[in-house]
Amino acid sequence: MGATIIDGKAFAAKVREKVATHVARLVDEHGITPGLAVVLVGEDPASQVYVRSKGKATTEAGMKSVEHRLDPSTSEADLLALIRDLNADETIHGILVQLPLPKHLDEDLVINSIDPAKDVDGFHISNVGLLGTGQKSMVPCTPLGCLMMLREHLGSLSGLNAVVIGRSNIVGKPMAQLLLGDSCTVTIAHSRTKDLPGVVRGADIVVAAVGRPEMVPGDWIKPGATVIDVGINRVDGDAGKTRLVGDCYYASCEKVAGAITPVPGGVGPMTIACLLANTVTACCRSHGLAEPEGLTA
Ligand SMILES: NC(=O)C1=CN([C@@H]2O[C@H](COP(=O)(O)OP(=O)(O)OC[C@H]3O[C@@H](n4cnc5c(N)ncnc54)[C@H](OP(=O)(O)O)[C@@H]3O)[C@@H](O)[C@H]2O)C=CC1
Ligand SMILES: Nc1nc(=O)c2c([nH]1)NC[C@@H]1CN(c3ccc(C(=O)N[C@@H](CCC(=O)O)C(=O)O)cc3)C=[N+]21
Repeated sequence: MGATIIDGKAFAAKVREKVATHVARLVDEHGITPGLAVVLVGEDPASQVYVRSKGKATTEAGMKSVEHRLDPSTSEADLLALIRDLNADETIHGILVQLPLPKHLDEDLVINSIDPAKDVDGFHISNVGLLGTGQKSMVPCTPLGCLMMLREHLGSLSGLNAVVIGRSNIVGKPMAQLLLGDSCTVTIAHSRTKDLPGVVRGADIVVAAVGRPEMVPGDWIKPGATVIDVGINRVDGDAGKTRLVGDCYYASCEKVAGAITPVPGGVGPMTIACLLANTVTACCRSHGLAEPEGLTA
């Protein structure tokens, strides 16, 4: 018997519907339209596609979408000046600076110059600290989407063994914090982990965020475990085309796992839905209004 497929695309559509309903209420009852600004420096084609789909999802939810595409040679001072303007702009409630930035720009400095209340990625040191101490914060979109799918599928996560493979600031570490917040026993694995297969075999929940195509095979997975595959890797496919694969080897993991997210159609669409959710949440908080339910951690 194969695993239950956790349909991230369908779940994301539900989240986006909830967001749209809340946006309509903000517009009708308060005359407020939540606004999201996305800043893209450089012209990485994959990033451009991603920025476009975010813009489309934002407008479809009834929100204002603003895109700033800057030349790859943009100076740090110019980028910081733009962020200062967006911080001061009352029509903008969320700011996302697409990562990675070109090498000449200091990523930490740029991210930490965003008003933490508008930091819908949850990457600002204030939000990282708030999350780490269990206080209300903006929660990074990808881990938030993973948490929502896990809760939906498993109900309570309390007491489960969770292994997060990857320790990046944008996925691995915040994911581990969220799982800890839901009372999992959390292990964070990375490139120096000894006996990764053995570590993963003990997990009721596996979150793979590595960036190595199909690295996790089915024989690492404990029978019945829930597998969340964050990886988005473009590899060569048939007839000179490329295709997307995750960090898990889907064909073999699917045979052993209790449930698994596909790539594409799993974590990716939830990331975008959570970005919209965070923008509405930020908007409500900034106006002292009630937040939408079920859209935060
Ligand atoms: N679906 C979505 O919405 C999103 C998907 N992604 C995707 O998720 C993946 C991870 O992204 P991100 O966190 O930014 O990646 P990073 O490259 O920042 O981090 C990768 C992590 O994987 C670890 N790692 C590398 N090789 C191994 C190995 N052989 N065994 C165990 N651990 C290893 C690294 O360990 P070490 O620290 O020791 O180097 C590092 O901690 C990528 O495929 C990315 O495209 C990312 C963001 C959003
Ligand atoms: N500041 C910042 N915040 C981010 O959240 C951020 C970022 N920078 N830089 C890049 C990564 C990557 N990321 C993705 C989100 C959705 C899909 C997504 O929707 N993927 C579709 C497939 C899309 C396709 O076909 O190419 C899917 O998985 O089904 C992919 C990747 C967010 N990131």
